[in-house]
Amino acid sequence: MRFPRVRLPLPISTLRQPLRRYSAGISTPQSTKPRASVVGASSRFWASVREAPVNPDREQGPKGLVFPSINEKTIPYFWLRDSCRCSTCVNQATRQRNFDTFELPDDIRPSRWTANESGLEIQWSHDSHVSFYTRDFLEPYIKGDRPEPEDLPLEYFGAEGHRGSTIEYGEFVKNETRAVGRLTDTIRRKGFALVTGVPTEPVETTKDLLEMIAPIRQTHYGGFYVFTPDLGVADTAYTNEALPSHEPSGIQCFHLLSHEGVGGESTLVDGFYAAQILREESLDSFNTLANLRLSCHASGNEGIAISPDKLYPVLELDSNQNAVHRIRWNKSDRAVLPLPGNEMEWYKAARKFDEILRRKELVYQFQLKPGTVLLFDNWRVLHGRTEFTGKRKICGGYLTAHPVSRDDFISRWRYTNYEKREVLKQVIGE
Ligand SMILES: C[N+](C)(C)CCCC[C@H](N)C(=O)O
Ligand SMILES: O=C(O)CCC(=O)C(=O)O
Ligand SMILES: [Fe+2]
Repeated sequence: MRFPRVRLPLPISTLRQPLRRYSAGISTPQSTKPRASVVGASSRFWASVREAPVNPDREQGPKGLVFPSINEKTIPYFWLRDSCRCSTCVNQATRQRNFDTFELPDDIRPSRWTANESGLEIQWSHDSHVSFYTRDFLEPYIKGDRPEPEDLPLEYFGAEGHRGSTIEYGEFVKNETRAVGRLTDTIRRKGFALVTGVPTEPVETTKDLLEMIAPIRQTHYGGFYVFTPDLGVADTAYTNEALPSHEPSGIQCFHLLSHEGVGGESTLVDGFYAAQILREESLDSFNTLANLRLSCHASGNEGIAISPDKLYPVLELDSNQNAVHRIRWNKSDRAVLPLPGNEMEWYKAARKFDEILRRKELVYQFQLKPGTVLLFDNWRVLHGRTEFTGKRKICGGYLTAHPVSRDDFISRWRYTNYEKREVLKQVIGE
């Protein structure tokens, strides 16, 4: 099993120590000229590290260290001091910063520094504090590689689904940590995972399985939900009608407990794959769906008026405006489209995307069976189901794997401050 490697600047020590707050910010008079040396630096990284030249226009000393090995990049002294991760500066039990950055003198400087193969040591002139930095810690920042989330290679799926996305329930009983590791990694890389051999009774077994991964999110559908086609909640999910590909939020889970009837096959579509196809076949459409921002809602139930915290495009891109980060697609729950001027382009682009989402080679359609729990990443995978007859019972939940949403709170605020008519006008735009 491969895990994304997350490197910490310094090993987390188990040593507990009392919180020492704001200890580093106390100023003492500064000496002017630091003693500096680069000793025995055979690697390119440390070679010729030097102080940034004095700016002749200002009567100030050097502001940092220059790393000739990485594009002559200057690392400000202030950043170095602020990023000290020693056991005085960082509480080892909580990993929280122990001092107030803004109590540090802004012209902070070393009284001496040394760079060699083991790292960079700086003694600060205002309080004699000594900081130490390894190459492993500094290099990704100097290169501008951090902070970036782990870069996982994604495996797209089509009509065949995935191989190796199934985990036997017994694995969770044998070694929970290992099984949860495999499950979450599978969801991240492949978009969904299946757990087989899960008892349908008591339903708490499914609940416990979900809670091994993350707390189940409380929503207006409940926490851990069990649903049947009885309109118990006013949403098409609680009927026997077909649900075309759509997504709401977070990591979602279904366990079909029973079905006396026919139909009700599940459909999964890899939205990231579909978006890539859209990008290749029509860059204009891709850009339109990545730019026009719109809203959606869940407001069928008395006193509930959920809509997102701001307007989002269907295709939300990552911060480099490159990869698709999240897809928001629900043809039923979409609010009235705004009229920004290019709305007809949006309809054209959305029609194209919808056509891709319905392509046979993209839709993984299968029958959920009692005993098999399906978990999927709603930010990437669109799910649906075909229509069915008879009584069908599913349990599951949303996991708080993504930032906790304020939706329910805002919904409550709406209904306790405005008339229903105004609330619906707000969330649906009608
Ligand atoms: C709570 N439960 C998952 C049963 C239904 C949630 C329905 C939310 C959304 N309209 C959708 O169709 O996905
Ligand atoms: O009934 C199903 O299989 C899926 C229902 C659904 O999409 C949902 O509850 O979010
Ligand atoms: Fe759904």
